[in-house]
Amino acid sequence: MNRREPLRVAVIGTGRMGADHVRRIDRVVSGARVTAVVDIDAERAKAVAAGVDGCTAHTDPAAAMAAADVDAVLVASSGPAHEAALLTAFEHDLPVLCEKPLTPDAASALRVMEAEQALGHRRVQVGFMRRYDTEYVRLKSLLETGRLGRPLMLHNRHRNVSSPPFFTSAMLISDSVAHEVDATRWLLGHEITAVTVLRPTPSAGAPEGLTDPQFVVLETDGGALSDVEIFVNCGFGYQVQAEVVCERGTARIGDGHALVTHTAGRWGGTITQDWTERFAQAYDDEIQTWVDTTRRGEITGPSTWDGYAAAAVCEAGVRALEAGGRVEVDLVEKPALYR
Ligand SMILES: NC(=O)C1=CN([C@@H]2O[C@H](COP(=O)(O)OP(=O)(O)OC[C@H]3O[C@@H](n4cnc5c(N)ncnc54)[C@H](O)[C@@H]3O)[C@@H](O)[C@H]2O)C=CC1
Ligand SMILES: O=C1[C@@H](O)[C@H](O)[C@@H](O)[C@H](O)[C@H]1O
Repeated sequence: MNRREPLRVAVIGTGRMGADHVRRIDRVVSGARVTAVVDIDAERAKAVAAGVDGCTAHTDPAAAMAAADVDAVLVASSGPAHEAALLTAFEHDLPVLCEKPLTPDAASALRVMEAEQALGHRRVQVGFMRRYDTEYVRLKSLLETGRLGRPLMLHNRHRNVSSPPFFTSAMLISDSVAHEVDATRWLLGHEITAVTVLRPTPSAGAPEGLTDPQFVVLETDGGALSDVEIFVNCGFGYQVQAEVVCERGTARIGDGHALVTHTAGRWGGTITQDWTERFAQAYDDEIQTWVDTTRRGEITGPSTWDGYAAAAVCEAGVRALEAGGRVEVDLVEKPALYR
């Protein structure tokens, strides 16, 4: 594809992320417009479509993707619905931006990866938006200069104000730590080989029965360790921090010190409250990049392989959480399409 006209996008799933991406494509990003939205909740789809000129509402993803006025698909339905949407997009050879997770488990991610290989070319960019966050990008660029030497350890903190009612102890890993799994692989350029999950006494602020917080240790094939404090009911803010410790220095992001105020006897700032606020710039750049590359006929960014690797690591993490101990990650050989 080499489109001079705006890219015509179908957005599948009009919940929190889908509706925000529709707004972004409609009002923030250039070179694209939303021509169709899909949700199994017909009223939700209609409400979102009503706010966008020339946008139709559907309840069936396949019907929307078959429409003549769709060039590309943004999948923002719930994780278990991603596989079907991706396979349908492949049937029409449509490029896809798929929110994380690619799929919720390694077996389904592998099926998607095999289907994409059968097409013979990449079609998917996975929504690991931290790769577009200015601070993460600067950290990665610094590591690539080699000035700090070899990375030895990566310390991550990932805190949410509160978890939704449907959140399970496994989801702290599969839904939340999935981001640190990708960030670790991307920043260090290593694959993750084993996962251990430690469980402090749950916070009194966590819902009954939820193992929150958790402390996850990821081992890599480059000999580094990456640890993640995941705490999804911290109560005070949305914080994502990362500090890399190298042989000749350290570097840290996510302190949120952009604006510091000094008032009578105090100094301080504000803490972001959720991901749409903390990562607004990253989502904007992620979607703009996807639109620009797709219009040029290119696919860049986190690949189906990255989505599969994250799913396999998270699956090992959930086993480590549930059974205890250290669980090794079993990855298939990386296919040529993703090398
Ligand atoms: N990159 C990031 O930071 C974030 C990514 N996400 C991801 O975005 C996706 C959506 O999450 P949310 O918007 O928070 O969830 P949500 O629950 O608010 O929205 C999901 C929507 O998908 C619809 N849906 C479910 N099955 C469908 C199907 N088969 N076809 C069409 N629509 C269907 C639901 O009716 C709902 O409206 C998930 O994959 C989630 O992991 C969510 C939050 C942040
Ligand atoms: O992807 C996300 C959510 O699904 C997840 O539940 C949150 O913990 C993450 O911070 C957010 O970025």
